Amino acid sequence: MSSLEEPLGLDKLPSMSTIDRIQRFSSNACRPSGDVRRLAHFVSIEDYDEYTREAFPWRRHTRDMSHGDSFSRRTFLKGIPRFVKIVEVGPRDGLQNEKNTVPTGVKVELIRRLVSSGLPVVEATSFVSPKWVPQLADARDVMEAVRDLEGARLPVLTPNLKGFEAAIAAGAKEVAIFASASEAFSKSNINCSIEDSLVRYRAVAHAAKVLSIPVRGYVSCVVGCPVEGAIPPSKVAYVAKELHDMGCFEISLGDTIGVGTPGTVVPMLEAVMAVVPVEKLAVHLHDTYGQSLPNILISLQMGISTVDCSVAGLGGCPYAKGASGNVATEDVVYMLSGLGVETNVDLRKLMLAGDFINKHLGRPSGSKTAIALNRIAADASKI
Ligand SMILES: CC(C)(COP(=O)([O-])OP(=O)([O-])OC[C@H]1O[C@@H](n2cnc3c(N)ncnc32)[C@H](O)[C@@H]1OP(=O)([O-])[O-])[C@@H](O)C(=O)NCCC(=O)NCCSC(=O)C[C@@](C)(O)CC(=O)[O-]
Repeated sequence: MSSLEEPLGLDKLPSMSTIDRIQRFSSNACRPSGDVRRLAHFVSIEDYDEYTREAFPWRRHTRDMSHGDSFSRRTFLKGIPRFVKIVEVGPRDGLQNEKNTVPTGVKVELIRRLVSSGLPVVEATSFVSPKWVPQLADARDVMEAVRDLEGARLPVLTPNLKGFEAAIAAGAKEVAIFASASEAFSKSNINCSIEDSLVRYRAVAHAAKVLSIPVRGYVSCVVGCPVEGAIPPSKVAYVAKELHDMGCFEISLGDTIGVGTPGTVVPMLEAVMAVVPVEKLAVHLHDTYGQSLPNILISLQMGISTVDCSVAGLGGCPYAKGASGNVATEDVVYMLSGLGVETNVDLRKLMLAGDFINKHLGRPSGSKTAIALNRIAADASKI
């Protein structure tokens, strides 16, 4: 077991009586007191907000925070942006790891639904080797079907010039390149060293510049690697700066295996922010250890305003065994709404997109928010 996986000792866990007290308190405090039937019919976050202001009194406090309440904004919410751009990666990161290949029509319908929920960016697919990622072998068909969708940008992953050229031919208007801060992960994910990948990506960035195609850059394993263990922040900063210098308009920092806590994410962000402007950074956090929401909150407090998420928490990386999906988009939208942060995303439509893909995959949502709100709506319909 690596030090990253070391659990807390039993002596560090709260005693049972403390847990019991917390549970007794929260089960009373969080029980809706109003007419839950109305919740089944909310149509937007605004309607939902209005309803919950009455039904959940404790929410009034979080609303106050968003309106500049003196204590909260000045202290622990200081630095949190008023608007967060959500980059939805479900159709790509989410579906690349599925056991069974999802039909092209289902992928296209999922992208349509996500776009219509108001998400500004929906990563559509990857133009990678079908031998490496057979689940996305239909990249051309997917892109051709969604290329003219309006209302959102639809970037695709391109690991080399071959992928870039195929993406452009299929109608992609934005691409993403993906390097790693871990040598071992670089080798297992794209079959080359970090330095060789940067040479490849410079060629892609140059070709994209000629065509005025925006390029996003990813850095994987920013906190830990399944093979190498802990990754030093300086290595992450080096790769992020290289991607920035080659022209990436945004650098997304990926905790590929979801081992980060605020204790490791903060020093990593500090190192990267010393070499790349914070407004060009995004976080991409897998939720393997349930740490993604606190990690997102701390990232926002440090000035980051772009967050990658995956509807229903879909996904994982085929080359990072055991890693679970990205943080669920519904959970992030719910948290941001509670903080009074705008996203322009309609939570109800987003949940319907999640229901659509979960039904197809035959499993429950990976979003706690979607499960809770669907349960409340189902209970309400029985009244
Ligand atoms: C990079 C390669 C291609 C190197 O793979 P390779 O085997 O070293 O490449 P090659 O140049 O030797 O080519 C081998 C075969 O692949 C073909 N090929 C070569 N390139 C392409 C292409 N673009 N599209 C389609 N086909 C391609 C090429 O034509 C050839 O075909 P053959 O002659 O054997 O029939 C391979 O390793 C690959 O495709 N890897 C992709 C892995 C991947 O997609 N991983 C998941 C995404 S990364 C991720 O999820 C992390 C992220 C971004 O979310 C952030 C985070 O969470 O940290």
